[in-house]
Amino acid sequence: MIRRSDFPKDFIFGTATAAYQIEGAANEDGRGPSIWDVFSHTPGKTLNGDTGDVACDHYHRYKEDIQLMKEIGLDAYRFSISWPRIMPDGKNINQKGVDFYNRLVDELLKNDIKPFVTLYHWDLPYALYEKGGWLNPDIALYFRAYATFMFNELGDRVKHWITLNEPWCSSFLGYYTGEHAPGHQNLQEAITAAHNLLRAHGHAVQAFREEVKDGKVGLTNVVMKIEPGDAKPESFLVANLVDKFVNAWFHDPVVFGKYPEEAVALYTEKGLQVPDSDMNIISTPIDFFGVNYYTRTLVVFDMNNPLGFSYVQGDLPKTEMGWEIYPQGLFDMLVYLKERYKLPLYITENGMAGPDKLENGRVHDNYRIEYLEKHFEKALEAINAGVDLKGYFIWSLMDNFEWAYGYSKRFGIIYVDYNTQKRILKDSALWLKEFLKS
Ligand SMILES: OC[C@@H]1[C@@H](O)[C@H](O)[C@@H](O)c2nc(CNc3ccccc3)cn21
Repeated sequence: MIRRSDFPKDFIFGTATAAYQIEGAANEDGRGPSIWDVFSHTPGKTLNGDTGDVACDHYHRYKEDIQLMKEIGLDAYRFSISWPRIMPDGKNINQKGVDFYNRLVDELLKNDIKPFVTLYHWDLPYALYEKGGWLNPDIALYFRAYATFMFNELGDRVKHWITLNEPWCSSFLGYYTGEHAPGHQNLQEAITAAHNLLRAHGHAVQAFREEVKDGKVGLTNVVMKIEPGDAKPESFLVANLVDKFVNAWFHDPVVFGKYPEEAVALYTEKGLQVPDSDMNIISTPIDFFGVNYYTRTLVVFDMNNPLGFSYVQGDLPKTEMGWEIYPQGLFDMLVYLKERYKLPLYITENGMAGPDKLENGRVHDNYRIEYLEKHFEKALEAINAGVDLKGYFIWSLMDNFEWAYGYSKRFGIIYVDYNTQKRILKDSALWLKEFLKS
């Protein structure tokens, strides 16, 4: 049975959330609309028309939530700042929004919980979207101004920062598949948005070096283990290629200053423009990569698909998201990232959506305990294989707004009864509390 003491002494365990998914108070204290406010209020975009208007009401209940983190014994807490709460019009400061994050950070520190702050977790101020959003090259400078302001405001107390959460999602789910805000479906736009997201990241890192001398800054990407879905040799080739489109596309420029050539070649073959501006800014050195690992993705060679591949379902047990439970993929990707980029790593998200049922005031989510144990074991295996893994944040602290799935998917170790906003520690939280003492 894995124990906390098996991990390095300074290894940190935490949980992660994001502003739009938990805060609520969408129109309170001067907050402006984000692209997710508009998207979720657009009929048909989210399950049951769910929105983040109220969510977990964390904006008002943050002290209670921090007491629960303390009760569980967490070392750290990863949360994101709502850009439209800070700059409702994308430029001018909303002091009441700033005050909230000062209160939140002070309350965490008072309870010996280390804040890890994500500057952007998908909630772009709508006012900036109206100026072109991630398609407008100027967005990188708007982001730099926002980042600089937050570094100045919180940098004396917050020493661990993540510029962007999963630029792959913001660009390819937001601009190609259209599943996420702003719901565009244009591959060229997705490539352009991805580049401007990386430029914004680079500008923020440059600002960080000027503003927070004793801090650490990194980028969090979704990291998927891409494997062939059948035994055909072409499917092995396709798996390697998809890995370049999804994983390397957002890691290589940040470390090597260039996109993976195979993927660039395929895009240009299709007549798409791949930008190459500001690679020197994009590759401003960072201190760590954040790894959001959940599952593997199986692909097969498919001539009928414009990009030559299609996704296939695996036969391993799956979570409520339909994602296979595949802890080995975590080990594989941690080792892969270490060997390719030679940077320290944090698991900034790992967790599962489960069929969580409230029974006599309890949630017996043994499946989530097993999921976490197996992934903890693989993380420890990676450390023992030489990976400089420094921490592990469980997604998520509490059930919350799961984007297009609304409130139908529960990832929390704490159950939220949305009718009463009551929080109930699931068995996984009770297990974690004991694990953290072991
Ligand atoms: O879906 C669970 C979480 C989500 O709530 C977080 O806001 C986001 O950071 C997040 N990223 C992933 C992994 N991304 C992913 C995207 C498409 C398909 C499979 C995984 C999962 N999650």
